[in-house]
Amino acid sequence: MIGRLNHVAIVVPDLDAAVKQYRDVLGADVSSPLDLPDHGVTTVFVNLPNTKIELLLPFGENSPIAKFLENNPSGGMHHVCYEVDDILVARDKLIAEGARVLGNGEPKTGAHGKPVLFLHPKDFSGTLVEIEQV
Ligand SMILES: CC[C@@H](C(=O)O)C(=O)SCCNC(=O)CCNC(=O)[C@H](O)C(C)(C)COP(=O)(O)OP(=O)(O)OC[C@H]1O[C@@H](n2cnc3c(N)ncnc32)[C@H](O)[C@@H]1OP(=O)(O)O
Ligand SMILES: [Co+2]
Repeated sequence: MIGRLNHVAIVVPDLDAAVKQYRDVLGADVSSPLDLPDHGVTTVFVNLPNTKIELLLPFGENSPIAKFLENNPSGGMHHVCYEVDDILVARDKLIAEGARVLGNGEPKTGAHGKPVLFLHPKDFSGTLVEIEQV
């Protein structure tokens, strides 16, 4: 059901510092920051030849990543995102298999303008999983 690894997300305490590391130290192609109020995050994408790194900073008062940053003040790996062909088919299969879909279960538009859903980390070996329809 899952296809390519779309991105690995890293929560960071200082987005400017993280951008400088990836762009100036690691020499990567880095996007401009984008505020996504619907998701409670600011994102920067690091474009690698075979996948992307999503750098995340909390945005607004009810960010879903605020507690993660409190628990991991230096930042850390937050989620992996796999591509799927049909997100509703994938969601229904995952629910039938007993996985918990986060939020209200309806896809939201993600950072790439495509539908995304999140799966509870306790159901996937302690790893928060995002699926994105491509
Ligand atoms: C930009 C849009 C989009 C894209 O297109 O790429 C994004 O990526 S947006 C990214 C941010 N959005 C989300 O993360 C949405 C889904 N996340 C959530 O709903 C919550 O973050 C959460 C996963 C339910 C966690 O909620 P939280 O309030 O932070 O913590 P809890 O106390 O409820 O956590 C329960 C349990 O799970 C552990 N946990 C929390 N986050 C993670 C994580 N990222 N990876 C692994 N484990 C995680 C947490 O430690 C708790 O464990 P216990 O203490 O053992 O109970
Ligand atoms: Co993501």
